[in-house]
Amino acid sequence: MPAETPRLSLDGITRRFGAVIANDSVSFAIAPGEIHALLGENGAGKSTLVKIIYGLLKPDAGTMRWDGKLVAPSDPRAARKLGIGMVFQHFSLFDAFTVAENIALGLDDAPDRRELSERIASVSTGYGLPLDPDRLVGSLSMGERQRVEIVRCLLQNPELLVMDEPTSVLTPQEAETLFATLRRLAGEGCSILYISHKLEEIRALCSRATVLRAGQVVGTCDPAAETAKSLAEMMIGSEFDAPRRQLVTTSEDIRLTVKGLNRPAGGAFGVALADIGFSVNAGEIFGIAGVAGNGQDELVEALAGEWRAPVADSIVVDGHPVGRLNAEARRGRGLFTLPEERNGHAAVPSMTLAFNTLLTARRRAGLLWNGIVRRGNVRRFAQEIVRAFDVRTFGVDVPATSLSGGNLQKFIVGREVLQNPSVFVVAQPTWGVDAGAAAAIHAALAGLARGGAAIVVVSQDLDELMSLTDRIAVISNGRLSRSLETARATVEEIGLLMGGAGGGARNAA
Ligand SMILES: Nc1ncnc2c1ncn2[C@@H]1O[C@H](COP(=O)(O)OP(=O)(O)OP(=O)(O)O)[C@@H](O)[C@H]1O
Repeated sequence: MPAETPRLSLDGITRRFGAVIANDSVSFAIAPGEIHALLGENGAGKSTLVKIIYGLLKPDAGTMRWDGKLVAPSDPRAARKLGIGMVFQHFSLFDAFTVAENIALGLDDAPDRRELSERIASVSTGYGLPLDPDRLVGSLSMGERQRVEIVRCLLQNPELLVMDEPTSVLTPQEAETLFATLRRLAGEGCSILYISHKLEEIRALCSRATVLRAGQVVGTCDPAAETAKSLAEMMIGSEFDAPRRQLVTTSEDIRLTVKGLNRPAGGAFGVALADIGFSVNAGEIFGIAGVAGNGQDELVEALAGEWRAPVADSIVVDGHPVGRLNAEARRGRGLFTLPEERNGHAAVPSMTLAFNTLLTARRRAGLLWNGIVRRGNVRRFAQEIVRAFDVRTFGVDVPATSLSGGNLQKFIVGREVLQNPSVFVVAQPTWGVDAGAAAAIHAALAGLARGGAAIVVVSQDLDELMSLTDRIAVISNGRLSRSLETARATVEEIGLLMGGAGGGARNAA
């Protein structure tokens, strides 16, 4: 029987960035109706490859065939015309526009408003992704925003849908709904190229996987026939043991207390914080779960000192009220925070890695002398982070933007951890980070806790919180639930609180 013509096949795709070969003669094919995973460590070349497929980057060599015919999409519009849809990790939606207006902006030939609204309603309900075309995007949850992006793609009848880490913004229940939609699409013949670092998810969803390592294809497999461990080993090319956190006896010394923290909503789509309270002991890792957009950013800003609380003792570190202090003074007290957004907030993309250390470490790591930057110290500190956190980079004088997302994440987490904070609040510490690097970051956080620090991890990744924390609370609509002992909590229980089932959530102990 002749083999079916692949929907998409790549042959010898090569793409360089200076001395880096991001894709090195990559060949693989996706059949119609196949859900195909693209796996690889941070920096393995996944994003580069999908950008080539979607016409955002041009390959230096190699060819691409669509239904057997040679194609070379010159831009995303040309890719969409072929039938390629892409849902990015970071959405490109306007808060102040409605769902229908946002979708119209992204369509190459949008029908009139009424017809569009009807088509949105019918496609979204037909695929189990209900959306109200007239709702303002700013009022939608992250899961609903992702639906907007998916529906936008579906309206163009894609034959290949590329999804880059789609579940990182979803509750476990929302992820299940998404999988049902993707399976259904595949059943109708749409091919799906799926990028994720969540290996269990890939085992459940994908029928084939192509594994990239350092830009090259190192294997293809049936993920269901592998284990998460064997998939991770294919990616890194050596044995992988996910470390389990050693439970430490946390002491009774309270290092961080947050009490009665209220904050009005900033802007039409901001979330007000309502009477947030929790405390974290020395040696303890406290997790704050929740779907993005439920007040996490507002809480992290309030803890960081980017927004100052009206009442000084609503935030207390080692017995000192810090609520009125600015960010620098709080660092002086040992309270360190790392926001979720690395580009432009936790790091300046155009600055070198070395100079990115100055953002937060100028005092504690001795990088200034009488206001003058000590360049030697700056480079040495950056090199120490690169070594300790296995950051894959060509030195510390390259711009931060040249690192893959996961490697930049390792760098900024390392920058904070090496300053030895007493209280460390970190948002999404392993966002976009591969299994090996995630294990290294978790080990570093556990190490800090063992040394007596109090750690707060704000994350949407429940697996991460379940394996890393001692206690978990859920933030929903600006309120924090009571805290649960992680060892006794179930994913379902927390997932339901994340979806807002907590209703009038109570404050954590
Ligand atoms: N614009 C760029 N300039 C220089 N180097 C780049 C650029 N984009 C990517 N690279 C390099 O190409 C390699 C592949 O990066 P890519 O982003 O494709 O990896 P990835 O597998 O998607 O990683 P991650 O899982 O961390 O997102 C990395 O070494 C990265 O540093």
